[in-house]
Amino acid sequence: MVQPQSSAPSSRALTVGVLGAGTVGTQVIRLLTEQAEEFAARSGALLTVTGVAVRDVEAPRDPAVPRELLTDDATAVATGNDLVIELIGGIEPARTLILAAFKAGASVITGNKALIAAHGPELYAAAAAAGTDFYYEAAVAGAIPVVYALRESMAGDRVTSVLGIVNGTTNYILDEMSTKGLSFERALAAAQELGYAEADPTADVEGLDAAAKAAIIASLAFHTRVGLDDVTVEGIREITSQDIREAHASGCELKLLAIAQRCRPEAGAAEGISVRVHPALVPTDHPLASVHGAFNAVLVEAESAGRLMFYGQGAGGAPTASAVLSDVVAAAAHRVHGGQAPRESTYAALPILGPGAAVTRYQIQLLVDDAPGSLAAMAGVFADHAVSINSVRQSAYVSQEQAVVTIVTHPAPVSRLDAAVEGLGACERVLEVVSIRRVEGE
Ligand SMILES: NC(=O)C1=CN([C@@H]2O[C@H](COP(=O)(O)OP(=O)(O)OC[C@H]3O[C@@H](n4cnc5c(N)ncnc54)[C@H](O)[C@@H]3O)[C@@H](O)[C@H]2O)C=CC1
Ligand SMILES: N[C@@H](CC=O)C(=O)O
Ligand code: NA
Repeated sequence: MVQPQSSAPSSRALTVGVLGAGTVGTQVIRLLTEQAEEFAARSGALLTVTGVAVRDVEAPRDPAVPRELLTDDATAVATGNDLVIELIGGIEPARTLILAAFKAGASVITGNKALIAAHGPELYAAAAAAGTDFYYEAAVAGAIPVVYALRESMAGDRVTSVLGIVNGTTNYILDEMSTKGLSFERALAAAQELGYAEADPTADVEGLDAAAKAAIIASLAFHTRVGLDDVTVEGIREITSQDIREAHASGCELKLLAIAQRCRPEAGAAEGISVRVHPALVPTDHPLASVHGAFNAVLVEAESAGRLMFYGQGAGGAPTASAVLSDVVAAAAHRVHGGQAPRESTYAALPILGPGAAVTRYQIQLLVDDAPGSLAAMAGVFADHAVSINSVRQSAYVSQEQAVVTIVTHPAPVSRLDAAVEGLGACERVLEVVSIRRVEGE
């Protein structure tokens, strides 16, 4: 007969130190306190926060953070606990504190994508040397369990591409511009107010936050070390309301995308990986086009599983705390019952290809002579560079002799697309290359 599971309270106790009590840290401390019994039941140990490292113990803060736990001695918190949760952000002193925590035998949980993209291998090595866990679910796409999915759920498959919206702040800005006609500046200020943006929002706006996440995603998906420097990055600083209106006119939304894909620069060439972050047109009927506000979505393509889609809140205190606490429970359970988090997996060591190898589609707007033969001349340029055309639209008449033509290509390597654009620039019938946008999402 099957016996019911014992519901006896755990006899184990583990101490928890929290570094940083900002947007996320505050929510983590609140939930750890409010739901202490549930966390004990789930992990097998009573989790007690013994210290919260802050910069200024006197600063006013949310009452969820008990004042008696505050200290400005971050090293003591990092080295004096079983579990250490790093929510300071940035490279230093976060890196030094995490390394000290591992050396002191702690398991470490962080949401610090900037640090992982810059020093992931060092942190993994420190965890392995200490025989403890290194967890970072909050570092990619906030509450969405995409790190778990790539690190553990997809371990039985071969991922071919990951395409996603992984920065809440920029998605919020673009969405506010698209749906409410807000200016870039007003939308950014609102994102900061709502706790979505990084301490320095330049990281969001310039695409660096998404690039750090893309590096983490690619490392996990392709079992290859990928750092921030391996990611081709373009942010949304230059996007204007006019760009958004033009996207709508093309039946698309403009989104900041993170893309990691296996590809071959040319048929027969060795396989490598391309990792990039840039704004792109996404057709309105594509699932990513309807990701609003600070929500994130990640599409994973794998050889056996096919397409998987993950969607949820990518930023904000409570959603991110949810991801942090899932790691806390896992790390605590390992300390009670044994077992460990996955170690770094880089066996594939695939080459990282340059930006020219990325496969994408271009939407090219051209100011052309509105005369017989112009279309044929342009089509010839595409053919010369082995780029196939998907659609051609005469989108505006500038005068009786001039028109704007919008051409969307089929997927091709960026090197060939760029060569075609150069060829168009030199074509007699083309008066001006007005704009080039990438189009993603079939
Ligand atoms: N806010 C969000 O939506 C998300 C944030 N994250 C990550 O979580 C981490 C924390 O983010 P937030 O809570 O939003 O940042 P935050 O800026 O609100 O909080 C960080 C806190 O750390 C404190 N701090 C800085 N240096 C310190 C030091 N040396 N000692 C002690 N405290 C120090 C700051 O005073 C601040 O209160 C970052 O790595 C961020 O990238 C990850 C996912 C989502
Ligand atoms: N600033 C980040 C926070 C979560 O990672 C974002 O906007 O996505
Ligand atoms: Na996540």
